Amino acid sequence: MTVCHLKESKPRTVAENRAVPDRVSEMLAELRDGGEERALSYARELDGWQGPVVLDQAAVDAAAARLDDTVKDDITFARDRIRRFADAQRATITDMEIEMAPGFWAGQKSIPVHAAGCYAPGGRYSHIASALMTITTAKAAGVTHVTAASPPRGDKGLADEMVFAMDLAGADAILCMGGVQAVAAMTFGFFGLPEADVLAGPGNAFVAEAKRQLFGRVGIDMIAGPTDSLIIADSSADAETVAWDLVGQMEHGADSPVWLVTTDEALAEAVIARIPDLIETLPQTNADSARAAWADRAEVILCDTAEEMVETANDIAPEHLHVQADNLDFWLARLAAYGSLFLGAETTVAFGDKASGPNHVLPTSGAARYTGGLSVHKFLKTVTWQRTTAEAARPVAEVTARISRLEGMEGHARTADIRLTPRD
Ligand SMILES: NC(=O)c1ccc[n+]([C@@H]2O[C@H](COP(=O)([O-])OP(=O)(O)OC[C@H]3O[C@@H](n4cnc5c(N)ncnc54)[C@H](O)[C@@H]3O)[C@@H](O)[C@H]2O)c1
Ligand SMILES: [Zn+2]
Repeated sequence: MTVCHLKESKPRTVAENRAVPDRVSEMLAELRDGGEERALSYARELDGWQGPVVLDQAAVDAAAARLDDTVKDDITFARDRIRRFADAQRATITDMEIEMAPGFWAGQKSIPVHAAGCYAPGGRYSHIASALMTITTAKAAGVTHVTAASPPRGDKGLADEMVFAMDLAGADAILCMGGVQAVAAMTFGFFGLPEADVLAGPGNAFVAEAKRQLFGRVGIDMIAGPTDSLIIADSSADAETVAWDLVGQMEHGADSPVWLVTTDEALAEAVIARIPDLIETLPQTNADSARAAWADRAEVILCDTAEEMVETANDIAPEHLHVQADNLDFWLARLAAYGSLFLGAETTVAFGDKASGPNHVLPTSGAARYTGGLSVHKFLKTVTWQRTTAEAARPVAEVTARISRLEGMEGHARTADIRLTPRD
């Protein structure tokens, strides 16, 4: 390929940073031993929170009563779209059974987990959309008990809109707690909660590491790193729109990568020239994130052909992939590695982030090579069953006995033998 980098990102430091894993494993050990008392003391130390941790119905009702109708309508709009998509996804998953031979039946069914823990990050931004994405999807899958958790925002606890969103999405319990202590509370079942079977939702490095270390004891949706986005643009794209779409996603944080992959050098130069000005129009902390991401984590890649753009995007496997180019069906057919695909300039990644319907909890850091994002599947177990008549069992028993003996497993062979010799 003859791709050329018009702008390159800085290499990430390879020195392995053990600080977060070490800190998290120390915290989890203390939380295992110290239980909910230790969770409460971490909440005090790290988040300055001394108020109630499990919200009661009065607190949930009071939060809703304080909100404007427009806020409630908007959250309801987003929730309804996410639910419609998740319900349609659930409907594609059907149980099956097959007669392997006359009298021998086998089947497969999907069973929702009993309890899920849904984390919504809240340190920097208050991610109400993440609460909607995880809780709504768990409920659409049929999870019996969903605990939702998010860190307190200052001394007021959870934002009213966060509480409203969690409740509307169907949370059975709402925890005002963040970080490792919240992940532990949901996993170990502190505060009278059921122990989670699955943990879902994005979070900072501490949250992601806690989920990683607890995986095995509990199922997890994925290990999420910093959010990333790639735009494919041909000469039909509008430089101002492309520039804004990149800036919008760089607001996530200084470590959020973006890529522009294009066949149009003039477009690339126009976008590169425009981005610094757009960044400066954002509020200061948002601009700081975007400026740092643009300096260190952004790449502009020039390709000769559409096929090269496909290959480049498939290699990068971005979390969000936005195509602003002609012939959208060409791209839908060929692009093969992304968390979620946005086709055409009329849509944008922020639609998916907040309100359009498909889930926004997606694989980052190239994980889209091997997985998709959060879906009802993550809350369902695909299990199998079998049953047979004595007659239909005979050929299976004969083969089972012989294979077992080849393996040296005499006990297994006997369980097959006794089904071949009727006892009375
Ligand atoms: N991929 C996605 O879909 C998606 C969506 C939204 C947000 N995100 C990501 O979620 C993350 C949000 O991070 P955040 O920090 O704002 O909120 P957060 O809720 O993930 O983390 C806040 C918690 O971190 C803990 N913490 C902070 N410093 C600590 C320390 N030194 N030791 C132990 N614990 C500590 C505190 O207990 C606090 O409650 C970002 O990385 C963002 O990119 C991802
Ligand atoms: Zn985003």
